[in-house]
Amino acid sequence: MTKADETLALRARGLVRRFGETTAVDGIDLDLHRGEVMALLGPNGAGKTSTVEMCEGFIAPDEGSISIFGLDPIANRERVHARVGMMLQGGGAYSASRTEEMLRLIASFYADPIDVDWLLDTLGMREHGRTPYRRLSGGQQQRLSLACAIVGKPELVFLDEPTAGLDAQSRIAVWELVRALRRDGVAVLLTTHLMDEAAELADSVVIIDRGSVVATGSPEQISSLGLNDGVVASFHDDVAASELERLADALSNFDVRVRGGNRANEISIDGASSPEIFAAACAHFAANDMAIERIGRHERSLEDVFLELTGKDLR
Ligand SMILES: Nc1ncnc2c1ncn2[C@@H]1O[C@H](COP(=O)(O)OP(=O)(O)OP(=O)(O)O)[C@@H](O)[C@H]1O
Repeated sequence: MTKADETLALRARGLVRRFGETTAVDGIDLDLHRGEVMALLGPNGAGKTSTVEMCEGFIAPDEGSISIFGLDPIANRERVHARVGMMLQGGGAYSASRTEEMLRLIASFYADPIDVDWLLDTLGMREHGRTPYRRLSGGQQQRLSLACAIVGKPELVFLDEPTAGLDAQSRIAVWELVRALRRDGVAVLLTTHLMDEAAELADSVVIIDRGSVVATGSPEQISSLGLNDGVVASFHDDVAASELERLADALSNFDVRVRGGNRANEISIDGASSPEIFAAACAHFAANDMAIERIGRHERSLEDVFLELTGKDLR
């Protein structure tokens, strides 16, 4: 076993999963190390949940292999699950039990659980300690599911949209908890629809579309994918093709390419971003009565790259 293998919490190779005619997952590879947070991002139906469920050992891949701490999660389900935490959606058999009671019961299954009082306080659940699960709000149930997933001090945690439906304060509490897990050397695989969540938390981001990985790297690496120098301007109104042509004519002395931006109200000028180009472009916009909302150098967020790669908005 190499050093890299020792720190590896999860390795997936060539994962394929079909449902009838649909190939939900089409050859995905993942490597997640201890103390690393990996975010799976993708539009609806991209194959995130199917990927996670295979890694959790709940559904079998049609092709490919998964190793969790060197073990196959289906053949060694009990041994794997003793070291892995996962958020369960819905209360299931626990729906009548009270928050604190449920957490203490789950903690009692483990030799060295996280302090339940600390967890209740950290997740802002103290005042709901005696509330039955089914009476908790959606956001409270979500936080309790997270607490249940981590109370056993797992070495690897799967979090499926951990902050979906949470208010801003609770979201920050969950982010803090994920950061604390990471500091403790826990490997975290999370799915999210929130770019800021991925950018805030993840060491590595894997963008999935139609069952395949379309980009992978740190949030910074992904944001700079294919980035070239240039200017991007956004306008109050959507930009017509004729306006793009007129601007291209106005800038024909410069070595740039004019195209529509990621959004209908944007123009991208690719190639250079000198003061002369800003001046010429702004003079053209003023002469043509184009109300500029914002103009600046090319700078892309994770969300822009996602849009370019998948052609879809995250939400
Ligand atoms: N049990 C199933 N039976 C049939 N088709 C399924 C099943 N589970 C998933 N699929 C299909 O597989 C594809 C991938 O679904 P999956 O739930 O993995 O995507 P996702 O990225 O998690 O989407 P979302 O963000 O909407 O949760 C979709 O086309 C979905 O309809």
